[in-house]
Amino acid sequence: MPASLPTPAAPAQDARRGVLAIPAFRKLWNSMLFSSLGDWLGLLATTALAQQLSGGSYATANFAIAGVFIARLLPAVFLGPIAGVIADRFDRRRLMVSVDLMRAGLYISIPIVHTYFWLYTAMILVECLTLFWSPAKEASVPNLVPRDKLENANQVSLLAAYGTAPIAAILFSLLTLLSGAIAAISPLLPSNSVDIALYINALSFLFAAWTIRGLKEIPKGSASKSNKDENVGQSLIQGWKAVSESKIIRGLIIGMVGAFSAAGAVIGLARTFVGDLGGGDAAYGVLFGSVFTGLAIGIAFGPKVFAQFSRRRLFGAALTTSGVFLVLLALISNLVLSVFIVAILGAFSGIAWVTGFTMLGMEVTDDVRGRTFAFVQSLIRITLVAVLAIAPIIAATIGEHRYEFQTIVLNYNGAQITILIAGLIAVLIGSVSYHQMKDRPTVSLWSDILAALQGELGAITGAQAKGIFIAFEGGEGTGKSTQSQLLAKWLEQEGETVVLSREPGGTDLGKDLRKILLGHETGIISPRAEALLYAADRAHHVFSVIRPGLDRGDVVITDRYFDSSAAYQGAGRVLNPSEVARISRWATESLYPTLTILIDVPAEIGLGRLQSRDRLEAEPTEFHERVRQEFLQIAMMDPERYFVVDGTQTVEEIQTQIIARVAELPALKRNADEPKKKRFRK
Ligand SMILES: Nc1ncnc2c1ncn2[C@@H]1O[C@H](COP(=O)(O)OP(=O)(O)O)[C@@H](O)[C@H]1O
Ligand SMILES: Cc1cn([C@H]2C[C@H](O)[C@@H](COP(=O)(O)OP(=O)(O)O)O2)c(=O)[nH]c1=O
Repeated sequence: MPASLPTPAAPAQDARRGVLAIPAFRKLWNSMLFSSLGDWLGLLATTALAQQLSGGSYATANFAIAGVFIARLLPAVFLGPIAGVIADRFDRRRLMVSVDLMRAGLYISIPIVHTYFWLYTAMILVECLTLFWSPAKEASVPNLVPRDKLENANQVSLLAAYGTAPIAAILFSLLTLLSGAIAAISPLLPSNSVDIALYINALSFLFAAWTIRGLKEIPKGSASKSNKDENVGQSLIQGWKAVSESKIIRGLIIGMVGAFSAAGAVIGLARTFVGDLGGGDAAYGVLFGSVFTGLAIGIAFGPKVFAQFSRRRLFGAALTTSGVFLVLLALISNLVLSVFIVAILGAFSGIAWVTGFTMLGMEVTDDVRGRTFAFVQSLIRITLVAVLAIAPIIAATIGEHRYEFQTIVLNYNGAQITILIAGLIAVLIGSVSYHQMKDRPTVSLWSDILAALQGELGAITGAQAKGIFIAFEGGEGTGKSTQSQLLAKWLEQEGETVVLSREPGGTDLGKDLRKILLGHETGIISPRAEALLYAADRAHHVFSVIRPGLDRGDVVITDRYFDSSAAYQGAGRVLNPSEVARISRWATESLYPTLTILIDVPAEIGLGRLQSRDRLEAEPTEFHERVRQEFLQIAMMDPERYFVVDGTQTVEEIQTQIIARVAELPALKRNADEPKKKRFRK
């Protein structure tokens, strides 16, 4: 064994608890919690106010509500990047405190002035102020939290930002129900729930100002330089360059934009939709709350429930499902049912959202990750603005309709019909991205779902590695050793650093295991013990040879990898191949090869090429034929990652075909400066 083992970073498990234990960060977090709660309440109140001000006109109400959302999003699109740069010039603590005080003032003024003009002006001003507040906060967090806890700080910040939405919705509904009682306590108190919500919002900002004032831990003076000075246009162009060449990433982004358009349509139309069904502000609050509750449930539990499911499939499927529920929402004119439908819809969108972001993080290489995320975020903002502007216009144009079929009367209004259209679009986009990213075309979705529920499948997307990982698979005497050596030679000529290894026996420990596994003197090993011994060899091989090689950016070639276990111990020894595969996934932490080359030869021919036979080679021909069929089936399930070559050809013919396939791998040095379009062709 090598004297020192490489130490890949251990998964951080208990860090989340840690970050809130830091008193200064906890204070900041508390203030964020209150101001987001206030902010959501303010959003609900302002949209409700826009509807109140419309004086009952359907079209005006739709436009007015759209106006609120657009007013909130536009400043970010145009001012975002500049605000970050300006914010960096001021003392952060003072900036945050002043901004919070001003936001509180603006929110108090909205119900007092009580006009459309001031509602929008105030919203835009609040948003502009927030654009200065956020970068100042972002820049302060690293002062309060050690580096290794930053990611957790982000997680809990997100929790504060979005987790408060359902609470705000519940609060808003309660306020609507209790507003009469509140007014009865004293004539001095406001009687309108919208006004009360806005005052509470103002209070939450005052509280935040007070908390931050006491945060002496934030160093005085301006923040160090920020790298966010790209404007939206630039980040869009740069980001598109980075992502446009990969089919999977394209599918992902199309899907995420689709998800947000559908969500935008629901959010923008929710108030009028509720009104159409005879509900008021309280019902609006409940509906809004159930979307976010669903979202939170989807985000928190989706990945756990579907842990074994291919993420790529899950993403498209979840998106399509939310589209279907959107269609249902539009068709069923019942307020109570809507609340449930919207919660399920939210849950599936939440699943699509987390899997989308997780995959984006995995599929995109380190150097362009920041740019890609900036790109996706800009794209999402712009889509939201567009959808929030367009959806109500469509709804207003469609107007109110009443259909009578003999005794049945159906009322379908603009909001419902627009939601129906949004649902159909979501279904369409969901299935497009499902097909763009399908990773097992021959396996039906249902069998995939069933298998996932039984815990038999692995998520196809393991952690991203830097180098290229190629595995050779096939039966006995198929020419794996011959071809892997030839390929290694060719790659070295191409300027790659190559690590050529094999299983079993790619490590010192593995050599001993190989002796046990293949020596005739071992005698019979129980099939499960045999599977575990191969897995042990593999785990150590990945840990000490393959991973380190990939981390260095090398090309790692292995003669046999985990499909050998599924084929030999599974199909050959008649264990369940997917159970055996599960052990391998655990052993390798789901490290999948970039490309697996399967050399296929009828068992008899391969065995005929051997000089002498080891323990496994001595098995009867039927055993080896089962092994061969299993290999072929595995390869068929994922044609993008498997290359099957006919091993009965000459050594040279096989080599030519293998090289042609490997030469396409985008990460090869020789492809680095080639026109990018060709690189991701199937
Ligand atoms: N395409 C081929 N046609 C005929 N014989 C081959 C071919 N490829 C390899 N061989 C021979 O078959 C035997 C087994 O090849 P090897 O590369 O060791 O296979 P594996 O590693 O799959 O067991 C060797 O004697 C090799 O020379
Ligand atoms: C990697 C692996 C190999 N094996 C078997 C297949 C082979 O018979 C043997 C390894 O032999 P191998 O090194 O491939 O020898 P050869 O070069 O002669 O083909 O171990 C398994 O049964 N399960 C596994 O997971």
